[in-house]
Amino acid sequence: MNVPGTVSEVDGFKTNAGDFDALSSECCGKKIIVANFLPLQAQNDIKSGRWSFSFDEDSLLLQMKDGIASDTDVVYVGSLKVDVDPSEQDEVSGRLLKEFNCVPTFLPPDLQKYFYHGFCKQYLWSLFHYMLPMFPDYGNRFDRFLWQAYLSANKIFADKIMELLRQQPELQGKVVLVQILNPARSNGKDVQEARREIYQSTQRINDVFGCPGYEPVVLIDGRVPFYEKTAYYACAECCIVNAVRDGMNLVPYKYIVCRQGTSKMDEALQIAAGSPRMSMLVVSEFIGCSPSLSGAIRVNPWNVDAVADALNMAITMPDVEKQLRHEKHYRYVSSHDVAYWARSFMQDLERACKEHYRKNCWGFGFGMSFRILSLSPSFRHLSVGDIISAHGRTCRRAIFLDYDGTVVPHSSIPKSPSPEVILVLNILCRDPKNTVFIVSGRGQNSLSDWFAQCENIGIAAEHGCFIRWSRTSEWETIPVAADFGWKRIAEPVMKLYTEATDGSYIETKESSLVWHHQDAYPDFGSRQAKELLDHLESVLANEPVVVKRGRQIVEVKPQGVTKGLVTEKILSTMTSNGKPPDFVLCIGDDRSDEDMFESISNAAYISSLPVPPEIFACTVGQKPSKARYYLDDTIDVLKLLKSLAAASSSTTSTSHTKTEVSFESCA
Ligand SMILES: O=P(O)(O)OC[C@H]1O[C@H](O[C@H]2O[C@H](CO)[C@@H](O)[C@H](O)[C@H]2O)[C@H](O)[C@@H](O)[C@@H]1O
Repeated sequence: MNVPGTVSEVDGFKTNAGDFDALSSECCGKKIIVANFLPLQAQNDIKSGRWSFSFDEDSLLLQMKDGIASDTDVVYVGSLKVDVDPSEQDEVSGRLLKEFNCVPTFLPPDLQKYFYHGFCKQYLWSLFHYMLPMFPDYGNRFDRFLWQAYLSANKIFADKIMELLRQQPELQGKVVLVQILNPARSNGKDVQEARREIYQSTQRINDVFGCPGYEPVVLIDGRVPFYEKTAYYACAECCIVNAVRDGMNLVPYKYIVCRQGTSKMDEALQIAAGSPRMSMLVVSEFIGCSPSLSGAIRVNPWNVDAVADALNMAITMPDVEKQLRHEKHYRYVSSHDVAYWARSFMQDLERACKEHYRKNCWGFGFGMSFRILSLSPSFRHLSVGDIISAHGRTCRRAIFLDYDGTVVPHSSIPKSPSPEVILVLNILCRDPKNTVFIVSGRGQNSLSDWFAQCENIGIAAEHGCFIRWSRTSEWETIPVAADFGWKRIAEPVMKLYTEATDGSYIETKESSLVWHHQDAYPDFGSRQAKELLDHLESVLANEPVVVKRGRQIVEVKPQGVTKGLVTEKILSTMTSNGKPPDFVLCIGDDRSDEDMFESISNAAYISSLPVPPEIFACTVGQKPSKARYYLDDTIDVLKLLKSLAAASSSTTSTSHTKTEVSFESCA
């Protein structure tokens, strides 16, 4: 049913001849008859090479017209029975539409063969005649290739019909597209090809839809003087800028200003002063000015149908709306002039660089790997002297040490701590004024095995999901969502990346999953890690987890578990046990350790203590960090810890046996 009507009346056969006439007069307009072949005969004159066409008076399709109201515009869509060279197809299309109301589909000869003689005759025909399509020529029962040919042919037909249903007959003769081809800045093969395509499209459109005195597309190829462009902008009811990529194209802004006009222009064009101004913009969503033109119709330039709809909408929009959109754009363009852009750019630049002026900068690397590192001037090496004198002034010390990259080098093959580290930590733990914690992303089992000889050391495993105050105390668990169903989502994704990245592997911990790429090819591994992070973030968006990057790892762990929370918990427990810390040392090398640095420097917590503690947040390696201090590497860390241990050992209360510390013995 292609006309509005009352279904019940038609169903109930209440319509009489009069009703039918009324209906059919409503239906009249355009009828499109689609058939495999057009009702035409074609001949090619061998001498001139020119085609001549005539109606095939015997064609049933042509005779169908007799049953259709005479004032109906009947258009035929179908193929010609002859092959027309592609170079002649545009011209032939124009002629057939004008002279015969026919739209040729021009299927390539092979496609015609496979679609018609192949799929239609071998398969469809058999099926419609209650037979199985079993033809020795085509071997298998079902040949996908023929099916694809059938689809391609149908697509060509459908596109032609859509062209008819859409390039709005009432606008024919009224709308003109002025296409200005600004000179290209280069002269490559692609420029030549684009120009050739534009010329061909222009000619095709003008052949089909033009008539004497009317060219729907006017092509201006070459530089157009400024005053002339101004004139074009001033009289254009709509401006389209639909580049597939662009920087900051100013044409839309210029167009709006030209449509607003000046008193001189009004005078020349005899426009009454104060009369309403209108403009319409169709812009590509991929061009720089697109976000600033809120009244423009934004299009994806690759979507030809959407561009056509947008142009139609722009042209046919009610004047009041065109006026409102113009006013809005004109207000924006007049207030956001070049001076405004320069001013706001300078403000942004100053804001972005505000901190840089206060920082020391170093350049690293060459070429594309050149980087500038800016560090605060107060960021300095943690000197043994400073820490020892603070040690001497304090008696409730909290010491937080990360594991990998802090007390054990990343390059170390045995991952367990050296005997020297164990000895130093034992001495530090023996001092009752010290509370020492290893805070690591590693699991409980590895850490408790490695520190089995350190009776009094505290361990926070898996970023603090599990905490133990000493070897004999129970593990405490931070309450996190008990449902680890997210692992079933994350693991297959990680497996995909593991398969694609040689050398990578997955580590499964109790509360988290880690993808390691330390042994993968470095650049590729890092790129894969970035992609995996995005991928995991999107698939886990609704799960109670966070996805974090660490040193050569991508880790998925429960929300709310951070090393920062560990330090917060331990410091507040010390405070509530009547031992508010007066010395806090925290050393770590990785991103997860930054949470600890932030948490121990938390102003609210510090001000809640009776006396502000001496705080030493220290990163390993000189790099941007929330820490105020740095140590160079794990050797430097051990050196500092040895000095602290020596200081602790010499001040251990008289009730304890004084220990003579000699580190050389276990070096
Ligand atoms: O908090 P940390 O003590 O620094 O531990 C963080 C991660 O340590 C482990 O990964 C690190 O060591 C791996 C093996 O040497 C190495 O491949 C990776 O690049 C390092 O980040 C551990 O496997 C992770 O679970 C921890 O989160």
